[in-house]
Amino acid sequence: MGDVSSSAAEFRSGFACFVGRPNVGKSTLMNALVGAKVAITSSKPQTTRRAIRGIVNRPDAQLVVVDTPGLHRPRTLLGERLDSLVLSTLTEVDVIGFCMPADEQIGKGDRFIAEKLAAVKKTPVVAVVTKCDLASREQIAARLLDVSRLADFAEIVPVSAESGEQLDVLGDLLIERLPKSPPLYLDGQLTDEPEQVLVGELIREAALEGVRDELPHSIAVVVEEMTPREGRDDLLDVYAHMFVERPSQKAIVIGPKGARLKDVGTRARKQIEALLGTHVYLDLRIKVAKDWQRDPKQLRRLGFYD
Ligand SMILES: Nc1nc2c(ncn2[C@@H]2O[C@H](COP(=O)(O)OP(=O)(O)OP(=O)(O)O)[C@@H](O)[C@H]2O)c(=O)[nH]1
Repeated sequence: MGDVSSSAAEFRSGFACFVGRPNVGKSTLMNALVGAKVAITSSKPQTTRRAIRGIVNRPDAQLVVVDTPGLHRPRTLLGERLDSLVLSTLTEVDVIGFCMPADEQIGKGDRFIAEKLAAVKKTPVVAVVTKCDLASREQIAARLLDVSRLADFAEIVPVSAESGEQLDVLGDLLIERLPKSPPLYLDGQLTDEPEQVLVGELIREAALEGVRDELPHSIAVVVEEMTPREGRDDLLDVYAHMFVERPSQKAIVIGPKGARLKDVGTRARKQIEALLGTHVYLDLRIKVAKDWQRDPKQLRRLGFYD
């Protein structure tokens, strides 16, 4: 345990967030740092729609990681709300990790974000070159050089969430920039998102698998109710609605004779059971909310506030 009084004086706690283009590996990185699955990941861009927090607990520090949606030029009302969510998050954290993948060139999207970050002057920015397991040493070296030319970063660090390489270094660099403070959350707590939100995200993740084109962006999930089954302490009833924007999308999600929906439900249920450590009965219904991404009232109902 060590000397509690002197170590308490050195303890650091605070917030970090990762920004970057969609699909650069922000959620995967957060999960790898936290060591548990708290944000959903998928190969579809814009999987993340909420600022989900993961908490890294160490003997000397507590790092609360806020996950943000990919920052990009807004095209829909949903896009605009997501971007304002990201920008307000940036001013509230102690350190920002700006993620750029090692296996792709620096592009317009990265420059757009670098400009936005330059406006958030007070918060230090650590540039994180992600997915290094997918790039050669030469590629990584070239990318580090490109990144150093992009802006004046506090640090530049190459990592791989997949192999775990350099994650400890990244953790140290972020923690160095947190204020001295006692822990903000109870030890052992991994996330402060309500369970219902995490469960909704797991269902959405299951539904995203295998769908294409614009459909991924049209899917939203709201968990209406989670209650223990009467007389059973090992079974939880979960009632959820999945929203799509058009009847044609509903047909795709349900699949021939309901086969696809059944499969989504089974996969989601297994993930929820793993998360909550209990048996789960999942009642999942599909509803059409016409063009919800562009309708302020529906956005609010689905939990995307302005
Ligand atoms: N090989 C490899 N793949 C990775 C790594 N990190 C992320 N990926 C993959 O990259 C894809 C996108 O990862 P996400 O973590 O969902 O990306 P994101 O930046 O959070 O995406 P948005 O939520 O859309 O903003 C997924 O298929 C991941 O499995 C990594 O270190 N190595």
